[in-house]
Amino acid sequence: MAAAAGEPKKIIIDTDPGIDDAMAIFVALRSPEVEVIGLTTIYGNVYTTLATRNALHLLEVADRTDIPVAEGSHVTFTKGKKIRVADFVHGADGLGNQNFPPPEGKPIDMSATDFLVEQANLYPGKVTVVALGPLTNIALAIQKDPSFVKNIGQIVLLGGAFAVNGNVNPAAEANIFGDPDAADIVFTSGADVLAVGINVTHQVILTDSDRETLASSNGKFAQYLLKILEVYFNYHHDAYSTKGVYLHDPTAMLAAINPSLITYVEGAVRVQTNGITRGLTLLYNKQKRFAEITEWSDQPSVKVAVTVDAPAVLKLVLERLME
Ligand SMILES: O=c1[nH]cnc2c1ncn2[C@@H]1O[C@H](CO)[C@@H](O)[C@H]1O
Repeated sequence: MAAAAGEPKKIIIDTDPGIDDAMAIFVALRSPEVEVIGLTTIYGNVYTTLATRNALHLLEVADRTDIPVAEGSHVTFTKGKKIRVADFVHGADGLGNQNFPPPEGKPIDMSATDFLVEQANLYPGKVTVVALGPLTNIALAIQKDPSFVKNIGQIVLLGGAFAVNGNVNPAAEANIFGDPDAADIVFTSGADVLAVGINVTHQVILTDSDRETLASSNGKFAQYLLKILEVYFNYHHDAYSTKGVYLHDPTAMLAAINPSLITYVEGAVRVQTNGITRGLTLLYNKQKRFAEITEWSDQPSVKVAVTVDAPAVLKLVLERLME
């Protein structure tokens, strides 16, 4: 609980809401250890325009329209326009096909990239980016401002499938697959990066009985999430033999909020950017000193989560959403 003392950690949530994004955003808003200073949007679970609309909507649900939303990129780092969205996971509206009314608010008149660069410069070393979608906006910030990697405190990202199968295909996890070029830039940038991959988040499952626990709360977040979770549960019942849903984004969020919930190893991570293993993340643990100079030599180390206290994460998610 060290984080509870002193000033809350400033976080920017880069997000593609998304049902598990909605949970993660609400968990963050209910966490005294952090202060959410902005949301930036990206494609992934939905297209960027809808991600922005959903981000504004979620802040209105939470009565937190004081938090700015900056719209992110509509194309990949290499300007690719062929975006794959996961409407079969989250519903066509990204939020469980609930047909919520459009938000009243508007995004700020600044791109996600410019907002990230601005905030990192304003509070050097003090801002954590919690990246819950493809890493395009973060890679663009790194490209735009070479001092971004030094000024940003930490980048905690939900992405990768380290030594396990992916969820888009056996090689790739969805967020890395969404923009592998951007991911490789982030991993090799030298920034303080913590990657929470599906090797870890697949251990954190909200079961049907946990959903009933959530239903016993009259809290507004619990009641809202129960509505949108239906579609997410249906997808998991079809796609996996797990009895519940994976809490990808809330786990990454809680790893940022309370690092003691996970353990990690350090090494260089590279991303395959083409071919049948496009989106594959590979960790080099630096145990062997290879004689040959390659694309792996002298790459900076990042942190890759390897274990998680799943019961503690689940307990915190439920506690904070049921308040
Ligand atoms: O099969 C899938 N395809 C695309 N996205 C998925 C799939 N399963 C889950 N997610 C979404 O991708 C992120 C974690 O990789 C999460 O946002 C999750 O909701």
